[in-house]
Amino acid sequence: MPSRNILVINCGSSSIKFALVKPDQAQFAISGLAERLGSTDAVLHWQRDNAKHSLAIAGGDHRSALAHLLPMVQEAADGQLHGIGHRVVHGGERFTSAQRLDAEVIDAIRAIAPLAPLHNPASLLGIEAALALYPELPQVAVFDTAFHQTLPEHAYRYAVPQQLYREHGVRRYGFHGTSHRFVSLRAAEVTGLAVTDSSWLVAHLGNGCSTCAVVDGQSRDTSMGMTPLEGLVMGTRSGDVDPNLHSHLARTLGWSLEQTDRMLNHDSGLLGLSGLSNDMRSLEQAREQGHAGATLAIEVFCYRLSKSLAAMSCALPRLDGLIFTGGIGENSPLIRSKTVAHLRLLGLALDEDANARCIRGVSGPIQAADHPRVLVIPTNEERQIALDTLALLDT
Ligand SMILES: Nc1ncnc2c1ncn2[C@@H]1O[C@H](COP(=O)(O)OP(=O)(O)O)[C@@H](O)[C@H]1O
Ligand SMILES: CC(=O)OP(=O)(O)O
Ligand SMILES: [Mg+2]
Repeated sequence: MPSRNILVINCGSSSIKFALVKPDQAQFAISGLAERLGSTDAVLHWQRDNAKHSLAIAGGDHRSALAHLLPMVQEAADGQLHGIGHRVVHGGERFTSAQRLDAEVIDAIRAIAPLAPLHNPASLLGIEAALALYPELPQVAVFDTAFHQTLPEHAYRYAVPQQLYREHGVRRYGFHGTSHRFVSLRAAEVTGLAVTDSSWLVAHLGNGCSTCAVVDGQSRDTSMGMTPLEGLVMGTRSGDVDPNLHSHLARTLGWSLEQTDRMLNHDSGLLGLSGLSNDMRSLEQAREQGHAGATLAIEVFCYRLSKSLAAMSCALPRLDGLIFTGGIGENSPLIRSKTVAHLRLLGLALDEDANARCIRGVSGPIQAADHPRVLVIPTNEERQIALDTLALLDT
């Protein structure tokens, strides 16, 4: 069968990441990012055949960015675009797998938006723009939450009154499911273990960060909760804080809910702790030069990550391996080394030469001899979204 082409779209509130995936080819035919949408310096960046391009699209919104990029994608697809896969962060309890988009599914995504106010409205903008421009193309929503719908109730319930769960959906959902699924499948493949008899800890460390316990191909626990704010220290998100922080800041500083939300989601995490940057590369450089904030941010990040992994181990029958993925997990020997150093009680130890070699797409095992596996596996959410989209179009 000739290669089929799927456009994958990942919308943020002011950005669109996109990739044209030909499932039989490792490299994307074209990929890119439209950013600062809605502002006068909106810009579209894309990469094709290893050449990088940029185009200013002053005042461009999601729809006009898509109108610019879709003809380029069509051209790269030789006029043969077969479908569009959209990343939708929150699918609530309703969606346990990818869904073909129609008016009813779009309404359901809209109804879930109060649980993901920073994410779902952005996905809807992208979906509506793509449907308006390409009404004849089949379009699919792939949910970050879907993979975690196998969590047992003792892992997904909060200890709050039952009614808040039953009537208002207050529970843990988990996110980054597409990535946790992709790398745990790859881990089984590269180690020769059967997916249905395997047991992994996964650390997805990008701008958003989360851990996951994957047993027999299913998510059994994960660090993110009702929203993608719970759990680990992230680029600009605090992760876990005392739940009384909102009321404390309201009482003592007169802060509104919006101010505290903004602080926890956008001004915290690595950025807040370091006072310098949300970008791990910059923090590692600053740490080398003795920057105290960067040094502290890295220590807190690794300690909190290791605590979360130790907690996730409660959901495993045994440990077949720890997987590092995402921009930080795939590229930072320092973070992997510091995190594993806190996990001696799980028996983990690294071969530091192998650890140092796994950067920029180089994957492999990095554990010391006779210790449990530690694997660096590049994630590929776009490919997994394209595969899920194709699988649905074929049913
Ligand atoms: N060589 C590197 N060393 C340390 N951190 C890195 C390196 N390369 C990328 N990163 C970090 O990865 C993070 C971005 O991860 P990525 O998975 O690309 O993000 P997103 O979640 O937006 O897809 C940033 O903190 C960036 O600094
Ligand atoms: C859900 C989430 O945190 O996504 P991202 O890592 O893309 O911010
Ligand atoms: Mg990424």
